[in-house]
Amino acid sequence: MPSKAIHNPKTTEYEFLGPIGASLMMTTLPTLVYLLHLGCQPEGCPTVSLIEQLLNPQQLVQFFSAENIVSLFDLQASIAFLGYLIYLILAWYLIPGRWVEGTQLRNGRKLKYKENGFRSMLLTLCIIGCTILIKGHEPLLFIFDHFIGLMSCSIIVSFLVAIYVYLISFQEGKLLALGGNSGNIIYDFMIGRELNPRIGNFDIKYFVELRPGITGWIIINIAMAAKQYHELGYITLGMILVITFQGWYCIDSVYNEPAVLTTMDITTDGFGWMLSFGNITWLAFLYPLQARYLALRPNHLSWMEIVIILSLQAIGYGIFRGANNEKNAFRNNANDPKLKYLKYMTTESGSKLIISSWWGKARHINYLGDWIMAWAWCLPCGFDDIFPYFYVIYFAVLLVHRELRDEEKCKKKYKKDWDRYCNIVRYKIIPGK
Ligand SMILES: NC(=O)C1=CN([C@@H]2O[C@H](COP(=O)(O)OP(=O)(O)OC[C@H]3O[C@@H](n4cnc5c(N)ncnc54)[C@H](OP(=O)(O)O)[C@@H]3O)[C@@H](O)[C@H]2O)C=CC1
Ligand SMILES: CC(C)=CCC[C@@H](C)[C@H]1CC=C2C3=C(CC[C@@]21C)[C@@]1(C)CC[C@H](O)C(C)(C)[C@@H]1CC3
Repeated sequence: MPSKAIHNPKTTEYEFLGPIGASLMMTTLPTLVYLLHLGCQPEGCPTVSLIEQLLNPQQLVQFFSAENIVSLFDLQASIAFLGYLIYLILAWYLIPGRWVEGTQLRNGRKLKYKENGFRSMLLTLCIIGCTILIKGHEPLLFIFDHFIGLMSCSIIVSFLVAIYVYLISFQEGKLLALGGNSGNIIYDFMIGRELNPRIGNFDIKYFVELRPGITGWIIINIAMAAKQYHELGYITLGMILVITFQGWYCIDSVYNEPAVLTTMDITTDGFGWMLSFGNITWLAFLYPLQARYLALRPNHLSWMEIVIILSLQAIGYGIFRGANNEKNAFRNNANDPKLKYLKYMTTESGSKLIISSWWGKARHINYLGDWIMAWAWCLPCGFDDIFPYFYVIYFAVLLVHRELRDEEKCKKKYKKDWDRYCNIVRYKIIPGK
């Protein structure tokens, strides 16, 4: 496909409340990941002592003292985390995989991506399985014991990666994201300036999106189950459900690796601090919150609760995967005879929009499936504490906001065709609402 000349228009509208919102995100979100972990202990989530410290100005100053901040760093944990990243990069290089094409960029080109995420995940799971068989669960306790140190190192790495991609985005010939070229350093750094930063054929955004966070999430969940086993001598059913559901979600995302190529993160958003921190720290260390909670405060489930939780997971997953696969297959080849059952509308932009099946029910029906699954992951924690429900609350906000951002993008792309589409598919996320 011949390249068109690169045109990088200036971004004229801010999202996330512009530079002020970007600065707030970059300071409060790392603080929040610490608070959510430091504040959830065997004696309660949140612990009374944390609330007292945060509400008392003198104790608050002490809380953020240099001594306390230094104690967040841990050399052994940092070496382990960097070793983990190097292992994942080597796995990407060394494990064979098919090269698949991404969607067409606005310069007319299509990039190629190596698809070996599933194999890399299997290798990681084999290494963990063999370690448990040979040495038992104890080596995994390192992760629980050095949790804060690992998290601190991940935060530093996420900032360094974001600084690197921001700097290289100024090299000549780079295709910038339409939303990340405002000229404001703080905003562009946070939202992501370059669309597809690469080192040779190593695509940094694609790698970060599906490797360190997703793999880290699964490893930390297994480590939390090991911690529970260490404390109780057995693993509760609630813990088994949480790590199975979330493990399934992670393995499923790498099994369907090419489907990520049609998500908003890859097609539209630049790669900056938000996706770097979002994947390397937020996803890896915050998404295992329910497993960490259950390791500290085990909960026992009734049969009725188990049936409800299993049903929510099955319904949510069916919608999520069904919708995502349908759109991905359609975007890859709308003329595929297997997709003959789909009705679609043509648009002046050249792209077609599905108007039947999952995509005829609501414009982001896939978000609904994902959110239903989120409930199945939190309910095993019971109702004693609010902390494990952080995920369903945060995720609702993220998905509603994401829906607004995607509508904005589609309105710009499809213009009056988008209004026509909205008249056919009337609902946003929940059919009938
Ligand atoms: N667990 C987590 O923390 C998170 C999970 N997710 C999940 O990631 C998945 C992907 O999300 P996201 O990328 O936001 O959104 P979508 O997968 O819904 O992708 C949106 C894009 O799809 C295309 N599209 C929209 N409607 C149609 C249609 N009717 N027919 C064909 N194409 C259409 C448009 O792009 P175009 O027309 O330009 O091709 C649109 O910009 C979701 O399932 C979401 O739940 C997302 C965020 C966080
Ligand atoms: C608060 C903050 C910094 C938010 C960043 C948001 C990120 C955590 C999420 C943005 C989009 C994501 C996706 C997934 C994980 C969370 C982030 C990175 C995803 C990789 C999860 C697995 C799915 O199967 C998926 C591949 C569809 C999905 C893609 C979007």
